[in-house]
Amino acid sequence: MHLEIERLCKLKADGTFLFRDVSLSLKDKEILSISGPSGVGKTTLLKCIAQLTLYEEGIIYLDRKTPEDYGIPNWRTRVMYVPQRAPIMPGTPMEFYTKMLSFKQQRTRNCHVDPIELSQQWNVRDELWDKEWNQLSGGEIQRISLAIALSCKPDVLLLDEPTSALDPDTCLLVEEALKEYACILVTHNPEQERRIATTSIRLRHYTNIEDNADVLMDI
Ligand SMILES: Nc1ncnc2c1ncn2[C@@H]1O[C@H](COP(=O)(O)OP(=O)(O)OP(=O)(O)O)[C@@H](O)[C@H]1O
Repeated sequence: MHLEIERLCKLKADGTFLFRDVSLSLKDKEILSISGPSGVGKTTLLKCIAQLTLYEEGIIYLDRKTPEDYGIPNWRTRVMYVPQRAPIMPGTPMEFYTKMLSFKQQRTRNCHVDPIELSQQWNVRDELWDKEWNQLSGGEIQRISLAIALSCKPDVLLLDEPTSALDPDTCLLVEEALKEYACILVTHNPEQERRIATTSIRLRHYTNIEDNADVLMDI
Protein backbone atom coordinates (compact mmCIF):
# COMPACT_ATOMS: atom_id res chain seq x y z
CA MET A 1 0.00 0.00 0.00
CA HIS A 2 1.25 3.45 -0.83
CA LEU A 3 -0.74 6.62 -0.21
CA GLU A 4 0.72 9.70 -1.88
CA ILE A 5 -0.53 13.24 -1.43
CA GLU A 6 0.92 15.88 -3.67
CA ARG A 7 0.59 19.62 -3.09
CA LEU A 8 -2.84 19.64 -1.52
CA CYS A 9 -4.32 23.15 -1.18
CA LYS A 10 -7.44 24.17 0.67
CA LEU A 11 -8.97 27.63 0.75
CA LYS A 12 -10.96 29.12 3.62
CA ALA A 13 -14.32 30.76 3.04
CA ASP A 14 -12.59 34.16 2.76
CA GLY A 15 -10.45 32.94 -0.17
CA THR A 16 -7.15 32.76 1.74
CA PHE A 17 -5.25 29.50 2.19
CA LEU A 18 -6.09 27.23 5.09
CA PHE A 19 -3.17 25.07 3.98
CA ARG A 20 -1.05 25.11 0.88
CA ASP A 21 1.08 22.53 -0.92
CA VAL A 22 0.85 19.82 1.70
CA SER A 23 2.61 16.70 0.43
CA LEU A 24 3.01 13.44 2.25
CA SER A 25 3.47 9.75 1.73
CA LEU A 26 2.40 6.75 3.79
CA LYS A 27 3.15 3.05 3.48
CA ASP A 28 2.05 -0.10 5.32
CA LYS A 29 2.36 0.06 9.11
CA GLU A 30 3.55 3.65 9.07
CA ILE A 31 1.99 6.20 11.39
CA LEU A 32 2.10 9.82 10.35
CA SER A 33 1.10 12.26 13.07
CA ILE A 34 -0.30 15.72 12.41
CA SER A 35 -0.13 18.35 15.12
CA GLY A 36 -0.56 22.10 15.24
CA PRO A 37 -2.61 24.78 16.93
CA SER A 38 -6.36 24.68 17.17
CA GLY A 39 -8.07 25.81 13.98
CA VAL A 40 -5.02 25.31 11.77
CA GLY A 41 -6.78 22.78 9.54
CA LYS A 42 -5.85 19.31 10.84
CA THR A 43 -9.38 17.90 10.73
CA THR A 44 -10.01 19.53 7.37
CA LEU A 45 -6.86 17.92 5.97
CA LEU A 46 -8.07 14.46 7.06
CA LYS A 47 -11.48 15.13 5.56
CA CYS A 48 -9.91 16.22 2.26
CA ILE A 49 -7.92 12.97 2.13
CA ALA A 50 -11.11 11.00 2.87
CA GLN A 51 -12.92 12.90 0.07
CA LEU A 52 -15.42 14.26 2.58
CA THR A 53 -14.40 17.87 1.90
CA LEU A 54 -13.53 19.49 -1.42
CA TYR A 55 -10.06 20.91 -2.01
CA GLU A 56 -8.89 23.37 -4.60
CA GLU A 57 -5.65 21.76 -5.77
CA GLY A 58 -3.56 18.67 -5.30
CA ILE A 59 -3.58 15.00 -6.20
CA ILE A 60 -4.08 11.98 -3.99
CA TYR A 61 -3.11 8.46 -5.03
CA LEU A 62 -3.58 5.12 -3.36
CA ASP A 63 -1.40 2.62 -5.14
CA ARG A 64 -1.17 5.01 -8.08
CA LYS A 65 -4.93 5.27 -8.46
CA THR A 66 -6.97 8.38 -7.68
CA PRO A 67 -10.20 8.53 -5.64
CA GLU A 68 -12.09 8.91 -8.92
CA ASP A 69 -10.47 5.72 -10.26
CA TYR A 70 -11.75 3.79 -7.22
CA GLY A 71 -15.10 5.60 -7.00
CA ILE A 72 -15.72 7.71 -3.91
CA PRO A 73 -17.70 5.17 -1.79
CA ASN A 74 -15.02 2.54 -2.46
CA TRP A 75 -12.26 5.07 -1.62
CA ARG A 76 -13.87 5.83 1.73
CA THR A 77 -13.85 2.16 2.69
CA ARG A 78 -10.14 1.98 1.81
CA VAL A 79 -9.15 5.35 3.28
CA MET A 80 -11.38 5.50 6.34
CA TYR A 81 -11.98 8.61 8.41
CA VAL A 82 -12.79 8.23 12.10
CA PRO A 83 -14.05 11.54 13.54
CA GLN A 84 -12.93 13.01 16.82
CA ARG A 85 -16.44 12.80 18.21
CA ALA A 86 -18.76 10.20 16.75
CA PRO A 87 -21.95 11.88 15.54
CA ILE A 88 -24.84 11.14 17.86
CA MET A 89 -26.64 8.34 16.10
CA PRO A 90 -29.82 6.52 16.95
CA GLY A 91 -29.51 2.86 17.88
CA THR A 92 -26.65 0.81 19.26
CA PRO A 93 -23.08 0.14 18.10
CA MET A 94 -24.07 -3.43 17.15
CA GLU A 95 -26.91 -2.15 14.96
CA PHE A 96 -24.52 0.32 13.35
CA TYR A 97 -21.93 -2.38 12.68
CA THR A 98 -24.51 -4.77 11.23
CA LYS A 99 -25.84 -2.07 8.95
CA MET A 100 -22.34 -1.12 7.83
CA LEU A 101 -21.59 -4.72 6.87
CA SER A 102 -24.64 -4.70 4.61
CA PHE A 103 -23.16 -1.96 2.41
CA LYS A 104 -21.92 -3.27 -0.91
CA GLN A 105 -18.44 -1.73 -0.63
CA GLN A 106 -17.86 -3.43 2.72
CA ARG A 107 -19.30 -6.79 1.61
CA THR A 108 -17.01 -6.94 -1.38
CA ARG A 109 -13.93 -6.14 0.75
CA ASN A 110 -14.46 -9.39 2.66
CA CYS A 111 -11.57 -8.94 5.10
CA HIS A 112 -13.28 -8.19 8.39
CA VAL A 113 -12.06 -9.02 11.86
CA ASP A 114 -14.32 -9.14 14.90
CA PRO A 115 -14.62 -5.64 16.43
CA ILE A 116 -15.94 -7.05 19.71
CA GLU A 117 -12.75 -9.09 20.17
CA LEU A 118 -10.70 -6.00 19.33
CA SER A 119 -12.57 -3.85 21.81
CA GLN A 120 -12.24 -6.50 24.55
CA GLN A 121 -8.49 -5.90 24.41
CA TRP A 122 -9.24 -2.27 25.27
CA ASN A 123 -11.45 -3.16 28.25
CA VAL A 124 -14.78 -2.56 26.51
CA ARG A 125 -17.43 -4.77 28.12
CA ASP A 126 -19.43 -6.80 25.59
CA GLU A 127 -22.79 -5.49 26.83
CA LEU A 128 -21.86 -1.96 25.75
CA TRP A 129 -22.34 -3.01 22.11
CA ASP A 130 -26.09 -3.31 22.77
CA LYS A 131 -26.47 -0.01 24.62
CA GLU A 132 -27.74 3.11 22.86
CA TRP A 133 -24.90 5.32 21.62
CA ASN A 134 -26.21 8.21 23.69
CA GLN A 135 -25.80 6.14 26.87
CA LEU A 136 -22.08 5.54 26.30
CA SER A 137 -19.24 7.64 27.67
CA GLY A 138 -16.90 9.57 25.39
CA GLY A 139 -14.13 7.02 25.94
CA GLU A 140 -16.47 4.09 25.25
CA ILE A 141 -17.69 5.69 22.02
CA GLN A 142 -14.10 6.37 21.00
CA ARG A 143 -12.96 2.77 21.55
CA ILE A 144 -16.03 1.21 19.90
CA SER A 145 -15.82 3.53 16.85
CA LEU A 146 -12.15 2.70 16.48
CA ALA A 147 -12.77 -1.05 16.85
CA ILE A 148 -15.39 -0.89 14.08
CA ALA A 149 -13.00 1.05 11.82
CA LEU A 150 -10.08 -1.32 12.46
CA SER A 151 -12.29 -4.35 11.93
CA CYS A 152 -12.93 -3.21 8.36
CA LYS A 153 -9.19 -3.42 7.66
CA PRO A 154 -8.98 -0.25 5.58
CA ASP A 155 -5.74 0.41 3.71
CA VAL A 156 -5.38 3.72 5.57
CA LEU A 157 -6.95 4.96 8.80
CA LEU A 158 -7.49 8.70 9.22
CA LEU A 159 -7.83 9.21 12.96
CA ASP A 160 -8.82 12.51 14.53
CA GLU A 161 -7.50 12.52 18.12
CA PRO A 162 -8.45 8.84 18.57
CA THR A 163 -7.36 8.54 22.21
CA SER A 164 -8.25 11.99 23.55
CA ALA A 165 -10.89 10.58 25.95
CA LEU A 166 -8.92 7.54 27.14
CA ASP A 167 -7.00 6.95 30.37
CA PRO A 168 -3.22 6.56 29.94
CA ASP A 169 -3.16 2.74 30.21
CA THR A 170 -5.96 2.22 27.70
CA CYS A 171 -4.33 4.79 25.44
CA LEU A 172 -1.16 2.63 25.34
CA LEU A 173 -3.20 -0.49 24.50
CA VAL A 174 -4.88 1.30 21.60
CA GLU A 175 -1.53 2.62 20.36
CA GLU A 176 -0.16 -0.95 20.27
CA ALA A 177 -3.08 -2.01 18.04
CA LEU A 178 -2.59 0.97 15.72
CA LYS A 179 1.01 -0.06 14.99
CA GLU A 180 -0.36 -2.84 12.77
CA TYR A 181 -2.06 -0.32 10.49
CA ALA A 182 -1.18 2.57 8.22
CA CYS A 183 -2.52 5.65 9.98
CA ILE A 184 -2.59 9.39 9.66
CA LEU A 185 -3.35 10.56 13.17
CA VAL A 186 -4.14 14.00 14.53
CA THR A 187 -2.80 14.44 18.04
CA HIS A 188 -2.15 17.23 20.52
CA ASN A 189 -0.01 14.86 22.60
CA PRO A 190 3.77 15.16 21.92
CA GLU A 191 4.46 12.00 23.96
CA GLN A 192 2.08 10.03 21.81
CA GLU A 193 3.80 11.43 18.75
CA ARG A 194 7.17 10.25 20.05
CA ARG A 195 5.82 6.82 20.97
CA ILE A 196 4.12 5.82 17.74
CA ALA A 197 4.74 8.23 14.86
CA THR A 198 7.13 7.20 12.11
CA THR A 199 6.76 10.68 10.61
CA SER A 200 5.41 13.89 12.14
CA ILE A 201 4.00 16.91 10.42
CA ARG A 202 3.22 20.17 12.15
CA LEU A 203 0.77 22.56 10.51
CA ARG A 204 1.28 26.29 11.04
CA HIS A 205 -1.25 29.00 10.35
CA TYR A 206 -0.71 30.07 6.76
CA THR A 207 1.00 33.44 6.54
CA ASN A 208 2.99 33.70 3.33
CA ILE A 209 3.58 32.19 -0.06
CA GLU A 210 5.33 29.07 1.21
CA ASP A 211 3.73 25.81 2.19
CA ASN A 212 2.69 25.55 5.85
CA ALA A 213 3.42 21.94 6.72
CA ASP A 214 6.73 21.25 8.46
CA VAL A 215 8.05 17.71 8.51
CA LEU A 216 9.52 17.40 12.00
CA MET A 217 10.73 13.85 12.10
CA ASP A 218 11.26 11.24 9.43
CA ILE A 219 12.52 7.98 10.88
N1 LIG B 1 -15.00 22.69 4.35
C1 LIG B 1 -14.35 23.76 4.79
N2 LIG B 1 -14.01 24.75 3.95
C2 LIG B 1 -13.33 25.83 4.37
N3 LIG B 1 -12.95 26.03 5.64
C3 LIG B 1 -13.28 25.08 6.54
C4 LIG B 1 -13.97 23.89 6.17
N4 LIG B 1 -14.15 23.14 7.27
C5 LIG B 1 -13.60 23.82 8.28
N5 LIG B 1 -13.09 24.99 7.85
C6 LIG B 1 -12.39 26.01 8.65
O1 LIG B 1 -11.06 25.62 8.72
C7 LIG B 1 -10.50 26.02 9.98
C8 LIG B 1 -9.78 24.84 10.58
O2 LIG B 1 -10.70 23.89 11.12
P1 LIG B 1 -10.24 22.44 11.55
O3 LIG B 1 -11.39 21.81 12.27
O4 LIG B 1 -9.70 21.71 10.38
O5 LIG B 1 -9.05 22.78 12.56
P2 LIG B 1 -8.22 21.84 13.54
O6 LIG B 1 -6.78 22.17 13.30
O7 LIG B 1 -8.62 20.42 13.36
O8 LIG B 1 -8.67 22.39 14.95
P3 LIG B 1 -8.80 21.68 16.42
O9 LIG B 1 -7.39 21.34 16.87
O10 LIG B 1 -9.44 22.74 17.24
O11 LIG B 1 -9.68 20.45 16.25
C9 LIG B 1 -11.65 26.54 10.82
O12 LIG B 1 -11.55 27.95 10.82
C10 LIG B 1 -12.87 26.08 10.09
O13 LIG B 1 -13.92 27.01 10.22
